[in-house]
Amino acid sequence: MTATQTALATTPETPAATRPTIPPTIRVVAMPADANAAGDIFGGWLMSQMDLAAGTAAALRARGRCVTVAIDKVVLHQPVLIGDEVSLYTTIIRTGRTSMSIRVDTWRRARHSHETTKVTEGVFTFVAIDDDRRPRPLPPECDPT
Ligand SMILES: CCCCCCCCCCCCCCCC(=O)SCCNC(=O)CCNC(=O)[C@H](O)C(C)(C)COP(=O)(O)OP(=O)(O)OC[C@H]1O[C@@H](n2cnc3c(N)ncnc32)[C@H](O)[C@@H]1OP(=O)(O)O
Repeated sequence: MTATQTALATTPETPAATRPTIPPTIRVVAMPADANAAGDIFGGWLMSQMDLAAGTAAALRARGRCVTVAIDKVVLHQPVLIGDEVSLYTTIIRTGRTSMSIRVDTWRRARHSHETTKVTEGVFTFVAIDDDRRPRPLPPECDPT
């Protein structure tokens, strides 16, 4: 696994139904407070988890603070239900001078089942910033091994 892949996600080239085989960047359980009035999990909650996962990958790659500058191509494919285990996988798909784009794929697993389903995907762009909140160049990629 390289530094640009904190966890292998499905890529645009792989089928959406292919479950990632290595650990997620973050994993969380959807709770009742995260649900809408109909009992399904809020899309906004899912997007904030995606932002957290991408931000974790960005901070590792940039070895410091990063901020979200853009969010693209977010699709909510399937509902997430209360009690689901939600796993978020990230792949850095582009790096620029100070910015990077991170693909996030989210999978759910019902609490009492081994079956998993891909529920969301999206691309989050982050900018590495310095102590004065100005963009700073990304450091060279380092091999975590
Ligand atoms: C104390 C620390 C604790 C840390 C605990 C760790 C926790 C770790 C896990 C949690 C992780 C949570 C993750 C949440 C992260 C937030 O929620 S951050 C809060 C929300 N975001 C913000 O407030 C950002 C607000 N925006 C800004 O501050 C400024 O727009 C920015 C991002 C600094 C960029 O400033 P700018 O003057 O536009 O910069 P500029 O030089 O023009 O462009 C810089 C780069 O951005 C790109 N860019 C600019 N605009 C765009 C755009 N619209 N679209 C795409 N790219 C763009 C440019 O192309 C350029 O890229 P490069 O060619 O250099 O690669």
